[in-house]
Amino acid sequence: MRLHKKIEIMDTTLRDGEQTSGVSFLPSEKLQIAKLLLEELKVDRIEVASARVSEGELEGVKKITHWASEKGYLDRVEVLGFVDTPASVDWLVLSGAKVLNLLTKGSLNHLTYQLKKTPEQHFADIAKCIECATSKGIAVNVYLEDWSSGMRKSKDYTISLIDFLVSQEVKRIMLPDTLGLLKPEEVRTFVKEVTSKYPDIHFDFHAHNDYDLSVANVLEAVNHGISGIHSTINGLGERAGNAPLESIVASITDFTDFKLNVQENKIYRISKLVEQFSGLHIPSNKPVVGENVFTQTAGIHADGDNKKNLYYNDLLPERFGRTRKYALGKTSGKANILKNLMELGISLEPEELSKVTQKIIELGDRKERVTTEDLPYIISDVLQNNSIKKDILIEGYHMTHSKGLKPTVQLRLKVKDQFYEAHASGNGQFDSFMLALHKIYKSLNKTLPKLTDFSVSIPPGGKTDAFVETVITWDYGRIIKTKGLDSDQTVAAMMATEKMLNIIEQMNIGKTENTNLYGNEFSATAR
Ligand SMILES: CC(C)C(=O)C(=O)O
Repeated sequence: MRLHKKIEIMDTTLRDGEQTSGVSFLPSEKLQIAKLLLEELKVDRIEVASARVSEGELEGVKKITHWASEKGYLDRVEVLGFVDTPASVDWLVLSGAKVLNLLTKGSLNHLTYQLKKTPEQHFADIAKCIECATSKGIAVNVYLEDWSSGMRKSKDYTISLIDFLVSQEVKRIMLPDTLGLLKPEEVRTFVKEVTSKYPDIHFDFHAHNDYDLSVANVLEAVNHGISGIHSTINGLGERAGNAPLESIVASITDFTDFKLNVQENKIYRISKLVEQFSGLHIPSNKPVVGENVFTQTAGIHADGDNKKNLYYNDLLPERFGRTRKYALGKTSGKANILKNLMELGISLEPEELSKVTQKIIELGDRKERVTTEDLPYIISDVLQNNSIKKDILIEGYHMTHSKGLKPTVQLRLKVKDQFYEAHASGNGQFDSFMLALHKIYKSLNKTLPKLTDFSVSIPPGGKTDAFVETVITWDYGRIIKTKGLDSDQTVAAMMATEKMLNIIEQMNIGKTENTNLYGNEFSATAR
């Protein structure tokens, strides 16, 4: 029987990930991410900082080690340090960390031109540092910085460093492709060379993504004797980033026999949190975590999904806590529209469906984005009926925007033939509008959804009178996306909000009448 080895995942979002240009986490953000990584996602180890960086960094590590010590996780929290005895070790002691990831020079080039030392001097300095750390109860893993160039251009030196480290009190030897320059076949050769020489030593591989080959390289590394892989959430990291955790987990799980402790269904949540804290938007086509990667756009795919799951693959969205979506646009066709109608609980006659399909194609041709929540409005428009009741109307508003004063909004709202007014002042006109709306809803004992995303786009060309499209994402138990179009950005956002108000009103009627999402009234007239 073949025993399937477990591969350790060491996540370095909080150290190498923070080396992404423009990214800096607050100590409290670091703690939140660390908790999710270790407790929910269940990565084996995390690297949380570099020693001696700053006071803020020390505070962040202290927060994490304090929490980790209460949980018994201290041996899973690591800090990168330098061959500078005793400075880095002292910093670790102060921070409460118990594992030092010691940065040594893995290529002769780096050693000669950066440290300006001989191999003998460097080995002696490393031995002193390891001795200092272990005497203070700190375990040591060792990085061979620029290992990949070392294996290419100064192999004798690089292998002699590994020979030396094997004789030291070192837990793991970590092999970085520091510049992300390796090809998969080189990873195979170099990793095999090292792991076959020392089959009992734990080696980690640390990939960078400069040629977009980090995931392919990770697969080669695990298939040739590597025991641990370094990754970052959303592929953050120096330059083009590190190997993205989400992609390597999916690939190792689906393409190898190795096991992982990572809980796939927690990936999306932590990816969104890191997106928020890092301020770096996840590209919509980023595998596993991108907004659109589980959205079928071509109608032929939705049709095939209905007929014997013809477009099935193992990368199911549910594995990662997500669901499949069917986009609406000029290539979507009837099958996609039917899938969306099903989600909304609406049925249409074939002739009506054809008209709606035609309208969506026309909108797509004009480059307009159509969301699931736009469908009832399109249906209403196409079928020329008033089946979407506009129970709630923004009847009027007065907005101010002046230098040196906070913006204000006076809002008049019509809710089922009754009029309500409120006044509010906030951080910007839309914020003021939302505050006024909250006041009215509070007086009506109604709740509003949480706004979770707000995107604004204008057509290319930079005309100041161009239409602005605002798409707002709301969380009301289920996710609702609404869109407003106007030459004024605030008005576009208010129109999107008015749509949302009518949708949730209909949802609530639907709920109380125990019918589908839009209630009997809508489906009866639309059918
Ligand atoms: C600092 C080191 C360990 C690194 O991130 C690299 O070599 O890629």
